[in-house]
Amino acid sequence: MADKIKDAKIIFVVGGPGSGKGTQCEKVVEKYGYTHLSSGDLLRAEVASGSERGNQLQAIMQKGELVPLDTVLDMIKDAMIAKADVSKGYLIDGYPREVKQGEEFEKKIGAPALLLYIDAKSETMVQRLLKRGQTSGRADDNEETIKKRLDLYYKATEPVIAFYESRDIVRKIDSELPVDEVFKQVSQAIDKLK
Ligand SMILES: Nc1ncnc2c1ncn2[C@H]1C[C@H](O)[C@@H](COP(=O)(O)OP(=O)(O)O)O1
Ligand SMILES: [Mg+2]
Repeated sequence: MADKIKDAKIIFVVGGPGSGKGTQCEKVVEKYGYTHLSSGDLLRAEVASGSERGNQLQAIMQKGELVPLDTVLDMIKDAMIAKADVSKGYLIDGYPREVKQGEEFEKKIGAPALLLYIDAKSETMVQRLLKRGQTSGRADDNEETIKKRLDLYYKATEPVIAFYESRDIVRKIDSELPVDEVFKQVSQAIDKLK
């Protein structure tokens, strides 16, 4: 099954909450025809669909527990296979959240060709999330939850970047700049892949 996606380029998009991952991924989809898979969006969509898996996820989330690693990974893999015939590549946005998730992804799916490290200051991320929260309808875009998400990002996700730096596939993107300036850097990194 995973053979189908073996030849497609896989890009991990890593950065703090509100750093601009989703914004940049949308632009990459437009310009390069990559498939954008946001693990958070996949989870929220599954819950909203009312499927059996969605109901299980909701039950876990309602208890305040973490969604099991395998569940998120299976959802990403299913979504990748569903797009295998039309996809030039995949943007994996918001995953891996921790080094272990990266290792499991590689075992079950494949190795990333590039890691885009979308870097913004924590004050910038907080400001952007509070602004997004005014319209996003996301339950986690509030001040208290934002702080927890940032703490978790620095503790669990930043080590992911160090882990892949040793392989020389990390490109650090300055996401303090306006969206189009950020996208120029992203484009340069992707163009080098060919
Ligand atoms: N370079 C930039 N300059 C200003 N605002 C930006 C920006 N990139 C993203 N934003 C805005 C759009 C959103 O309202 C908010 C969070 O962006 P996002 O793409 O949803 O982040 P993420 O997916 O990393 O959580 O910040
Ligand atoms: Mg996002």
